[in-house]
Amino acid sequence: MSVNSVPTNLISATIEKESFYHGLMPREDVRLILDKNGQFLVRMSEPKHGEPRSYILSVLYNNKLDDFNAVKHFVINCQQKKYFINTNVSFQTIQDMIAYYQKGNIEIQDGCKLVASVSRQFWELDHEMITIQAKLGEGAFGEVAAGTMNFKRRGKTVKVAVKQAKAEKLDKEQIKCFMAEARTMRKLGHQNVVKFYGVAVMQEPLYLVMELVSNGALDSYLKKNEDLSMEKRVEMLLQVAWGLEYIHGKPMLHRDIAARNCLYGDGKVKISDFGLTRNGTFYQVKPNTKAPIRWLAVETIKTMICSQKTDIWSYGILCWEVFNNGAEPYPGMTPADVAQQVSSGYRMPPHSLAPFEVQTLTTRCCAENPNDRPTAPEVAQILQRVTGVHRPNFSAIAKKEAEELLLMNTATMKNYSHRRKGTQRKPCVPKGM
Ligand SMILES: Nc1ncnc2c1ncn2[C@@H]1O[C@H](COP(=O)(O)OP(=O)(O)OP(=O)(O)O)[C@@H](O)[C@H]1O
Repeated sequence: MSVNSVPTNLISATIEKESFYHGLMPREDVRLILDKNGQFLVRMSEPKHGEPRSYILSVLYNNKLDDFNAVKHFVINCQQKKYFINTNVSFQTIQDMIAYYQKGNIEIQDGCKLVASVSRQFWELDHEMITIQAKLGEGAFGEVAAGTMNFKRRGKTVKVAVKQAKAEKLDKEQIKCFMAEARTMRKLGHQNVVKFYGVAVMQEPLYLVMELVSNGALDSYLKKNEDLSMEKRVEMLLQVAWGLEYIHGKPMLHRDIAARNCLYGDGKVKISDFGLTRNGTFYQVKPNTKAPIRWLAVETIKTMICSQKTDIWSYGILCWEVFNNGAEPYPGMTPADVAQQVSSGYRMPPHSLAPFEVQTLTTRCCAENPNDRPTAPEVAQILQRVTGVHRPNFSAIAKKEAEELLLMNTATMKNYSHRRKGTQRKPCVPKGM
């Protein structure tokens, strides 16, 4: 947190050094990392419009079957440089307060007690690990920049892309969206999905850190490389199909498949931009939500319903983009024209130079009836056959990458040593992966 943005009566100079302090982590993430009754952490509340921030003590209490409400969030008050939750007893520091309740086995409220603190997870990065370099683009939350991340443990440096969010410029809802995107990315590991390294939420701006994909957004790459062969284009589509097959297998809906949301580098296309992604296989969009009309399936335009088959429709539009050098779909039409034309049955014709099977596939992806559209595995199978490209062992590749990442990350190892004092350090995949 930038010190200026925290109410001056509340600044705790030492709390950031504590492994149980998790910065601006929202309550949705807290629920995922506390799993035993009495486990706790301290965090900073996101500001609601105009409200001051405060430290929060979050404790898992009376947990039954992953009940979201099982976490109690106690506001840590501060008056005259003394911290307190209950007015009858106050402390010089938050650490003193925690020691009082934990070591004394004293109930905070309604039977809630502190048993064990939970340290920062391996995906909670330190800002010091990251060096920001050139600007890559502008995102919904702020700038996206290229940079490097230094894993202290192995001295290894990797190139990264960093989405930055200035919490003082964002409202509570936007911070929630930023962290929700990170939460989604944490669950994914596939060669055709952009790799997630973690979030840095101890200071502002908040960072979402992912691998740097060398050629950037696929739409720009296609615009700059009009001489790409048809074979190469079909191979790119196969890679997106592999990524989408993986996402649907979770199961999740991406809800924003488009060339602008794919990245291209080192011969691989990677699906990116998980801001609209939802868990499950079905999602009803709330009324008056902004939507990428040119990529929307006919039933989404009419009823705002999203399913795996609406992702497949968007994939069909992506096929059009890939064969048309990243041009904007439905050229010459306004978004209102697109909605009206698509609802009346109009479809863009597939590119005449694309292989015949791919033309048929593209048409099927945008079939009126969602049941007539192929599934992502079916798309992948067809394109594997057309290209003759063999299917890699995705889970073995992802497992190896996840293990390498865990070994490199200092924060992770700090966590293990904290939790497994006196025992041999062994990497394992923590919760939330
Ligand atoms: N991992 C990455 N590697 C290389 N370039 C990237 C990466 N992520 C993003 N970029 C670049 O930054 C630009 C903006 O990123 P992005 O579109 O993901 O931001 P965003 O916040 O998701 O925006 P929006 O939600 O409005 O699409 C992209 O168009 C791309 O050029």
